[in-house]
Amino acid sequence: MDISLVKELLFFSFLFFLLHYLFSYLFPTKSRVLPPGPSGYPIVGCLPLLGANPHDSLARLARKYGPIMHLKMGSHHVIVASTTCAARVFFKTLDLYFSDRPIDHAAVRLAYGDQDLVFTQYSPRWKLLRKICNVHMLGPKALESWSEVRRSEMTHMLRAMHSSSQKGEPVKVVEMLSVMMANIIGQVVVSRRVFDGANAEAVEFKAMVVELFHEGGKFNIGDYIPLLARLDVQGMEKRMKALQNRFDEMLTRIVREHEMSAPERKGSPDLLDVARAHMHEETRDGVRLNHVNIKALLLNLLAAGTDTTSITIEWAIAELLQNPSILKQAQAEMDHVIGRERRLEESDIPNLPYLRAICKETFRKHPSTPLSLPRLCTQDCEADGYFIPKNSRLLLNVWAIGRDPDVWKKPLEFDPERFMSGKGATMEANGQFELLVFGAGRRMCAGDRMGVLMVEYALGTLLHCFDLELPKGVVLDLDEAFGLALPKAVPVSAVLKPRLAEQAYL
Ligand code: HEM
Repeated sequence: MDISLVKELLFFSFLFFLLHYLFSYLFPTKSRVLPPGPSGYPIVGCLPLLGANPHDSLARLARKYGPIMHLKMGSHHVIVASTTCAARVFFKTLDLYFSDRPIDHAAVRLAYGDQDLVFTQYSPRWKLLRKICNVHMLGPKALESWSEVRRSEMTHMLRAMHSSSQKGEPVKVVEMLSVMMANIIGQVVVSRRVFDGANAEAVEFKAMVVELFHEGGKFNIGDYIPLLARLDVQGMEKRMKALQNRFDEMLTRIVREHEMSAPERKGSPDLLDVARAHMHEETRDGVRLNHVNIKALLLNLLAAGTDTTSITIEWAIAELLQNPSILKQAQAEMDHVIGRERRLEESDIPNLPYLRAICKETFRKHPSTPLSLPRLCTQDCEADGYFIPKNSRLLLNVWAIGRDPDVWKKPLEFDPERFMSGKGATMEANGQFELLVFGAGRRMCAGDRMGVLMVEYALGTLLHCFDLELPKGVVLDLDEAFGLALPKAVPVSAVLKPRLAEQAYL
């Protein structure tokens, strides 16, 4: 080919690309326009706008900038979805592009990097881990198969509560609920109660999970401004490292003991036995699990299942202590359906619509993970006409969605009646875009059924079994303490008074 022709071709190609670039820079089409959002400050971007309660600050900003909002935080693009419609765009239409999670320092320290189920990329390993959990613990059939474990752990907790009530001692409700949840999960996953009563180890575990959620939910400047990561200006890296070591020690011990007792379970493997079998055989997709995956899975289940559920029940109790007429109505419903000679069984729950409405109202007003878990965008895409760059982080403001005045009348009021008739009566806490407390799409909570069931079962049992009162001189507040989970800033301590026949507590 003629050399001058080649030169001309190269020149015109270069000119074409240059003009195209300049044109799209100067006159962006709507599809290259980022969603609206605050401009923020140099280098740190919008990080200082988050304040102590990022879910609340982001909800306020969304009122100004809209349901799909863009914030530059350090070097990252962050997209926040704050309404039901915005959530549908990301978790229905675009879910596949948002099925990964960012691997921040918290994931590295507190979830063994991406070696676990919660933070691993959407991959064959994720599919395998999720399948194991579904088939052996969290799917509808599996859940049904270990109802007796839940019943016996409920008995353990009730006995301890009954004994405190006889002495007139106030009970730290959330602590006891967390121990019960950890023991239920322990029995299904490693065939043993992991804590024997509210002993020192159980109290330490509870404190560790609280810290995990607290640190895990904070915005770590080092994640957003990599140059500052080494300086660890918030001291988070140091605290997370220490916590990681404490968890690792505990998990290593549990896994070692589990391995040693394997011969006792021949013929009836538990969830960890099934997972460990995948250390020796590869799946068709070429996945083989290792020791770290096993510990990480155990940590995921113990951490994700305990605090989320107990925090929700604690919020329900706090709201009911503030609204005694609602508490009385729930107790009247249970007295009518169950009577006072026996306690609530899981099979009673479908006949207790008011109790279920209280649980849904609590999920709405007090979602235990206010910003859900972050997702990562795996390719450039368009959402509602806006450009979303690859590697953007997506936050779902579940807290704002539950308090959206366009969807909920008087959203700040705790009113279970909204779930007793009309559309509300058919709504479920999982799988509903108006609530979204368990997230949505492929990475939706793996334990949603168990979460709903345990909140209904444990809250119903507590309210039916006891009258609850605040200890003398204690004033209830409804302040929140932000983290990955949103507990009450001050845990509820309540004095319990038995209201059922003696045999109901045995
Ligand atoms: C009230 C109870 C619970 C709430 C509110 C809750 C909430 C959530 C949320 C918001 C997510 C992120 C979903 C998303 O990205 O779309 C999640 C993920 C997850 N949850 Fe739950 N959860 C609860 C109970 C449980 C329980 C009981 C378990 C298991 C024992 C569990 C295991 C998990 C796991 C494994 C994931 C990660 C799923 C994945 O990435 O594929 N959760 N949960």
